[in-house]
Amino acid sequence: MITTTTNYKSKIIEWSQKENKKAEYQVVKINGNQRYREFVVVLQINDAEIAQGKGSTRKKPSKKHLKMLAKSSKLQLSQLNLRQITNQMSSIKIAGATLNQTPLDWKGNQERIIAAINEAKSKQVELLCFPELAITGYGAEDLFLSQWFPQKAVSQLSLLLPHCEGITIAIGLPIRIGEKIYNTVAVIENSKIKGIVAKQFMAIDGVHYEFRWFTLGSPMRSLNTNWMEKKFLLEI
Ligand SMILES: NC(=O)CC[C@H](N)C(=O)O
Repeated sequence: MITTTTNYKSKIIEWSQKENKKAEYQVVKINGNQRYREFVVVLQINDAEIAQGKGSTRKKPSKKHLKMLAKSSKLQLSQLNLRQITNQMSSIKIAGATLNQTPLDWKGNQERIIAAINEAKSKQVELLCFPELAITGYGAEDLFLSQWFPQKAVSQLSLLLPHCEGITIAIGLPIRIGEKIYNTVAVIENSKIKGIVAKQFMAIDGVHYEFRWFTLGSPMRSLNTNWMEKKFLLEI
């Protein structure tokens, strides 16, 4: 699955800077009540209101704005101008990889991950997302509770670093810190670990019983990875 996303608001800002025009968004009205709020936002170019939009956040109406901006005769936007804006839109190519991982098949698991990274690179993917616990396989059961198994997962993660030049990946692995084990996603960007975040909402329905092994992560918290760098130095 490959998909492309666009931030229209920043595109309008970029366009206006290039054209040397002042672009401003202003919230002119807030409708609704405490549970649902609707923001009415106007886009002004050189102090003239050229488009208005409504949305549930202050940012939402911007896609509409761009369309209205394109249509606006006040700006005399030619097709060419619109095309220029479109061409300049920052986009990111994202892919998801699902792999047939098997607990304890360290070599096979690693090979499948590396093959997916290489395939993504060949397709100019910028962000490749793997499933949770992709490094070990999801169904490792009480091996997650051991000392050695999450440690091995970390060393497998470190072996992926050289394969991540020129790409960003998000990949799941268990991490033990003291007595606690976390079900985490590590983000590697251009061969560097940028952060590791632990799952906050455990699966405990049906066949899932993640509370047996994992401690909940805190919202908006990245695990401190200093300990990890030291570990890598020892292991590599
Ligand atoms: N509910 C979840 O968090 C999903 C658990 C597990 N990854 C599954 O797909 O079965």
